[in-house]
Amino acid sequence: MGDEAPAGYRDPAGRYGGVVLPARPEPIALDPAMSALIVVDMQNAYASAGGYLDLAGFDVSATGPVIERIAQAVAAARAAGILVIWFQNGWDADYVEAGGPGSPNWHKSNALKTMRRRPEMNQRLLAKGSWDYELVDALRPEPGDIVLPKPRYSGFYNTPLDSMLRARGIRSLIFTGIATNVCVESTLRDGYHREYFGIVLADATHQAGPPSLQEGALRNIETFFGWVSDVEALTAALAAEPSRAAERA
Ligand SMILES: NC(=O)N/C=C\C(=O)O
Repeated sequence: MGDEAPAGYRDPAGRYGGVVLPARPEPIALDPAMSALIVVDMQNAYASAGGYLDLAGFDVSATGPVIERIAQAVAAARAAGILVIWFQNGWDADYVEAGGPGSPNWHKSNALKTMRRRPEMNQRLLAKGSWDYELVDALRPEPGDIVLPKPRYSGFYNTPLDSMLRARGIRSLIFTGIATNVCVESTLRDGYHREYFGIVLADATHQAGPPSLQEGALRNIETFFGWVSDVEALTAALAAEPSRAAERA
């Protein structure tokens, strides 16, 4: 069955977005007015020396260039009229939102496990109001952006994300942030199951764990859940076709 039109959301009349983004496994069309750039958990906890991941033994030494590229993606998205949504992962300072031993989060969260091993860290890791929980200094939300707290890996659980996107007619989600193989992939996967077109900007993400997990997450997304592109491709595509009307397929 031949179909020369790019992948991506098409409206009931078969029209697709005017921006065609080079991506793997194929180009994907999007409409800036029906898209959101999702910045996942760019907090000191995940991106800064002395933050939770660093203290838990994960390598965060290469996050600097990722932060720079996220800033580029955010600027390009805003210039094209794409909504920017920021997530912050964490819980109240008493960790009630983290769940006790009856939650798998209590058993799997490396932040909670680190604090059980090192009680002096208690109420410092991923606690709302802490330095660890704050977004890195180099990335600042602006008026018109949306900032959402989330208590689990996926941005679709225990948050208003889905209703916020549906209320705005958004169908394409462009992902950046940390960690590629945990909260980025979890949120993109859950978006897939809610009929959102997920695109990850590979060079604007960083994994938690060895580099092989970055490769594995991107391969997983490309093969089963979405598309993989990069900041330069997004910036160029948005600059080239910022407002081309939706085309009939
Ligand atoms: N933001 C994330 O991907 N977080 C990964 C692990 C954790 O929050 O413990």
